[in-house]
Amino acid sequence: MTQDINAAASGWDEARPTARLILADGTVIEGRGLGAEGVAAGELCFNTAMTGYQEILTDPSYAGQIITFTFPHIGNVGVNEDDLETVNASGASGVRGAVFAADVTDPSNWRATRGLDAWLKARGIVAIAGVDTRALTALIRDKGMTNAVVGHAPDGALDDAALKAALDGFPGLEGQDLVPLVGATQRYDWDQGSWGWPGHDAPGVYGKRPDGAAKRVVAIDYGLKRNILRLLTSAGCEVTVLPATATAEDVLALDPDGVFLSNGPGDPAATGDYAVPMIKGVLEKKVPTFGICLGHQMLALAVGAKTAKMKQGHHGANHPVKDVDTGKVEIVSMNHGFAVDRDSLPATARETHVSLFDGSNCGIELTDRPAFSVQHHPEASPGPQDSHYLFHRFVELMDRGSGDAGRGSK
Ligand SMILES: NC(=O)CC[C@H](N)C(=O)O
Repeated sequence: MTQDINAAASGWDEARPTARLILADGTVIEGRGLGAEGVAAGELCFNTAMTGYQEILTDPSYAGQIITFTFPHIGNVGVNEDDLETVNASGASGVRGAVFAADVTDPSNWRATRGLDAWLKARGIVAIAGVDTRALTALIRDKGMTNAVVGHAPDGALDDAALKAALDGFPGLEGQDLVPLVGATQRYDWDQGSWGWPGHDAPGVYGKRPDGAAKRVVAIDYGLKRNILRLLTSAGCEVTVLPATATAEDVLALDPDGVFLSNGPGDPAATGDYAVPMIKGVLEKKVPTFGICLGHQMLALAVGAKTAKMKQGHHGANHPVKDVDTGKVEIVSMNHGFAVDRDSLPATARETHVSLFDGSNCGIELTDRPAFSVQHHPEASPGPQDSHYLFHRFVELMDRGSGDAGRGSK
């Protein structure tokens, strides 16, 4: 049955839909197609951020997903070369599709180099506009993230059999290791710092690593975002990125002051084959370690904890998270569909951060090793900068060197 989840003011021709979104429960939503033509199946999630659609669409953690934007006007500021989060040159983030409320109009912004429609097309992202994304989000809220398929045919010739076959063929994210789709395949070095504003009408400039002794950091790429690398650099780190398949020996051969475990897509429990032994090897040597999102989940798995699929997950840029040590609440960027089960944490790991939306675990620290990690995205991009302090906490941990187990052990 076709549901009336269509935005009235979107301007598409209801008699001639050029895109169709079908959910696993059979719900059919029609609209105007944009971006890539064809069919794409994935897990449908919603993101509540009001800005930063380009960073969201290039965040490799979204591989295998179709993103519903709850903010109604997406595309107004176009896209540019600075707001890419994907590190790999192709810009392929693995995002399958996008769902918008209002039609995407021509960009109006001094930074824009291209319109969103053409950019989505170039990246193979199939999109649909004219959807009541509030109603769709309420549906996902009630039923949980669901598998879905989106099809776009400019002539309106949408092939329901092909859509259904793609939907049936999509295995879902649970049990999926998607890191090989988006992670680096080769070692590389990174030395670009944070982007800054020189003035409202001049191009932005990237910072440099501050003068002084640099910390040598090996970053493991499960689907890294550029702003993580930039903030590590700006915090004084000399960063070498290694592929996710790097072994503990590969990492330790570079004699790092610290190891960073990145964000990334898919099910953490399915990513363990190569990741967990590497992390265990690094922890054994007491090398200071910091993890973000998938990196947080992998650190937890490496010490014997468990992760579980969430119902709607957390995808937005205004989530309140409490640092349980300081009592401070930080407003953070979130993007995850799995979470660490706090009850499964070993005695040597303590919870440091908690989501104030649903009480789920958002951070841990090991008490016998110099290692900590957070579920949220302190690099934001998009999002608030409240959690940038964590990059400095990592540097402080490296300053103390191996063997110091962090704040919780003192
Ligand atoms: N942003 C991330 O690193 C996401 C981690 C993991 N893929 C999840 O969905 O929970």
